[in-house]
Amino acid sequence: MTAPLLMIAAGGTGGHMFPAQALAEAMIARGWRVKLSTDERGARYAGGFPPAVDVVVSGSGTFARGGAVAKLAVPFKIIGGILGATVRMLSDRPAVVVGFGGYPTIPALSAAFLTRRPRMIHEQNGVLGRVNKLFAARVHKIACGTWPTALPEGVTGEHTGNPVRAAVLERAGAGYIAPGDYPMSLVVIGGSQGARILSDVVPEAVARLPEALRLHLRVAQQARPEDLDRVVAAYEEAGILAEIAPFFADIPRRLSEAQLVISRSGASSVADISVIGRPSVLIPFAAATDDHQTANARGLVDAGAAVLIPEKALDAATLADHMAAILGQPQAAEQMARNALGQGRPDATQRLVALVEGLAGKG
Ligand SMILES: CC(=O)N[C@H]1[C@@H](OP(=O)(O)OP(=O)(O)OC[C@H]2O[C@@H](n3ccc(=O)[nH]c3=O)[C@H](O)[C@@H]2O)O[C@H](CO)[C@@H](O)[C@@H]1O
Repeated sequence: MTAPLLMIAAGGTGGHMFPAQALAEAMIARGWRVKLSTDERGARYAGGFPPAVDVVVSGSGTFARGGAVAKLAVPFKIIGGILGATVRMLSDRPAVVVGFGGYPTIPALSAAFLTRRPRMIHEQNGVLGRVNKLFAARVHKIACGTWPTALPEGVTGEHTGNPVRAAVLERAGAGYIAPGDYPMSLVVIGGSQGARILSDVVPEAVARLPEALRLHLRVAQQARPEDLDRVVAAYEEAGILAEIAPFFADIPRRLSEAQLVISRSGASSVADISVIGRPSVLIPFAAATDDHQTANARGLVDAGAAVLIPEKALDAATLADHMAAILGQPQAAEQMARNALGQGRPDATQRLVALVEGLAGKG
């Protein structure tokens, strides 16, 4: 008997591809066959998937770009993509189809709908992306990476969480982990690209902290390459021990030792902070589509694990007040960390596996 087939469809960004990869690895390990349907951009991430995964690349995924002629061709490309996916699905019927968001998931999810295959979507952010919104009422399950997620009326979702890296899981204790032995350590991260606003505001906010806190503080701050020098200079001038880098490869360790984290609320940052369990000040990226970073922060804020400062309200004095309140009250900070753990889903991948296996055989 041939092994059951899981068809994974995902658009070409890390946000969509990394959770897709985590599920692919787990299902291959469970003896399933896995096909990945993506576009040319997504194919660049395919090398990270297990070699056993069969990669189907259709289209460039750049529907929205190009001139008038290219735009006229879009409906035909989509229809062609759906027909191709339907033919493939009829010749090798997937037991389950899972979409992780992005335009390249349209053909596979449409074909799954037409051929009545069991199907689900995973949404990483607290607001459904465009394509996931289109399919929300036409799938059997909606797995949510962050919680709560805004869903259309009459549609329910399950909080599976976003799969986190193995290095994050290694740092996550069985429960609350005490911060490292340095008196106070602050970690500042701005997502995968860094965030200029944090370079503008955080050093000044740190310099404004009461001396009793400032003298014991050690900072690790991610800054964009073009901002590195001025951030280093600002901390030096304020006499604060600080490590500044465009990207810290060992952020899981640093998070696990931090008394406080200041961060954007990208889906993976929120997942990492929750799974490791740390108090945080979150500053959502205001220009994110449908303000999804504010939605991503909501769960931690409502749980009493994080303070949210909207970008337009962010200044050094406001940030310094929040930092002083958390750093100056270790017991309250510990409670925030424990509240964050309540939002964490270290078993996100297993939860996705359980949903897939629950759907299998229902087609
Ligand atoms: C600016 C923007 O549009 N960002 C989007 C992008 O997130 P983006 O990829 O920018 O940010 P995420 O928070 O999702 O991921 C960042 C990851 O990098 C890690 N990290 C960060 C700094 C560092 O020095 N070292 C390090 O390892 C973090 O711990 C985290 O795991 O896709 C996400 C998923 O759709 C969205 O939620 C975000 O809104």
